[in-house]
Amino acid sequence: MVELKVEKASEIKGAVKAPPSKSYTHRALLLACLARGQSRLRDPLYSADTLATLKACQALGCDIELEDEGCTVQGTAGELKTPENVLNLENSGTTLRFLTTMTSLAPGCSVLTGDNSLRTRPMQDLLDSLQKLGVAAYSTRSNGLPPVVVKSGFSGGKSDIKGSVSSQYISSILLSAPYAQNPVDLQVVGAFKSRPYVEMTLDIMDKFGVQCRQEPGNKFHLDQQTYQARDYTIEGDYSSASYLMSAAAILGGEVTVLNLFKDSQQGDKLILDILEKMGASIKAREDQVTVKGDSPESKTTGKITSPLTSIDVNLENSPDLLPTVAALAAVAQGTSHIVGVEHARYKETDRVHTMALELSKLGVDVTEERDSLTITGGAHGGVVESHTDHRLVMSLTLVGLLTGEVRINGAEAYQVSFPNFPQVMEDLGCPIKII
Ligand SMILES: O=C(O)C1=C[C@@H](OP(=O)(O)O)[C@@H](O)[C@H](O)C1
Ligand SMILES: C=C(OP(=O)(O)O)C(=O)O
Repeated sequence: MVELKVEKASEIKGAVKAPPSKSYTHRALLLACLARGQSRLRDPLYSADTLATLKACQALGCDIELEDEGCTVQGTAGELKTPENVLNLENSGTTLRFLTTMTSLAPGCSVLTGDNSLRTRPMQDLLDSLQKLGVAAYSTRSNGLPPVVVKSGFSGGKSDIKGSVSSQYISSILLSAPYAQNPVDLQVVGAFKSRPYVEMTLDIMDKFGVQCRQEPGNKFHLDQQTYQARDYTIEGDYSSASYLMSAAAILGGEVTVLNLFKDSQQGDKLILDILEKMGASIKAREDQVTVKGDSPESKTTGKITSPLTSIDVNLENSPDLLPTVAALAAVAQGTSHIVGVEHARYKETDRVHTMALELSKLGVDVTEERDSLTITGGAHGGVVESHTDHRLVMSLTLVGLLTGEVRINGAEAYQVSFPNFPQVMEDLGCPIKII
């Protein structure tokens, strides 16, 4: 197990490129695999999660050639193969959910499983919705959790799906629906959380030549269509960039993050408003963002805060920002309320709980409720656990940069979404060491 040692940093400065978007990389790989013709994907993210998607596409018969700056994908036009083995999707919830519908397009049976964390990710709502569309998809356990078995066949028709646990269920059905035997009508019932991710799905489906009709009442209609191969460039990731921008806001100095687009569909763009409301200065240009923060006052004893002020924020559409915003709140002046985050309990870990637990080890006053965290700024150094959750590693690093003397056990998890995280942080002048 790797340990990350974080020392106190002074002002940081520099320009770095945001890693490519994890969400768009998963989607681009799947659509290039389902498309007719040869696609070229430029600047995809190669991280543990997206490699799980890439390997799953290969197991389904797709030819993918990796190159330095991207990859070439020979599309299958939806003619997939039966995987020779169980699909081990490791830690990637997105891959698990998206592949559950897609494997119904392959002949035979597919079995989808993953690591200890992935086998706790809820699936039942997706399985129920798929059964109404003529897909035989079951949990091998009695609790709706992976492993999941999917049999060949996707008739299509009408179905509904709960939108309160994961938008990935909705994206999963939409992405493969053009290849169902009949048109698909899907209605989202109840709360519709993480909605921007569905907009990202529709955005890239359109880029690969498939149109979905949205109707009032959260209804989606898809006719049978075939994806067309494309030359597609993956944009930068606002969730990963949130750690870089937050470091500048907490420590002072000026950081420019390149490859972040102003017109992006990513809901995690919300980090710009959050940092601005907390007191950082933000300049968003067409394809880059500059964040300036004031220097923290130097204190040598007790709990430490940055010049940032507290925030009240609803993260219903941006659950992946929960760890980042909790870390910002942990070093801000005053008490912050983060609401709308119950669905963050169904991620790699129950992040409402694991963030509360780990921040309290650093002396932070945190109150956990089902759907919210209340956090009063003021932290000190200490030893914390990642619970094998990449976003815990990167967000707890932020606290350590201000307090100094933070050690994070199980730090290798950052490789799930941001494989060069330590290097990029060091390039900006953050003293972190992998032990
Ligand atoms: O569709 C996607 O790419 C994602 C959707 C979100 O999940 P939920 O819809 O389960 O909130 C997000 O947390 C995840 O990291 C990526
Ligand atoms: C929840 C996440 O990803 P996934 O659902 O793909 O595991 C994440 O990246 O924070």
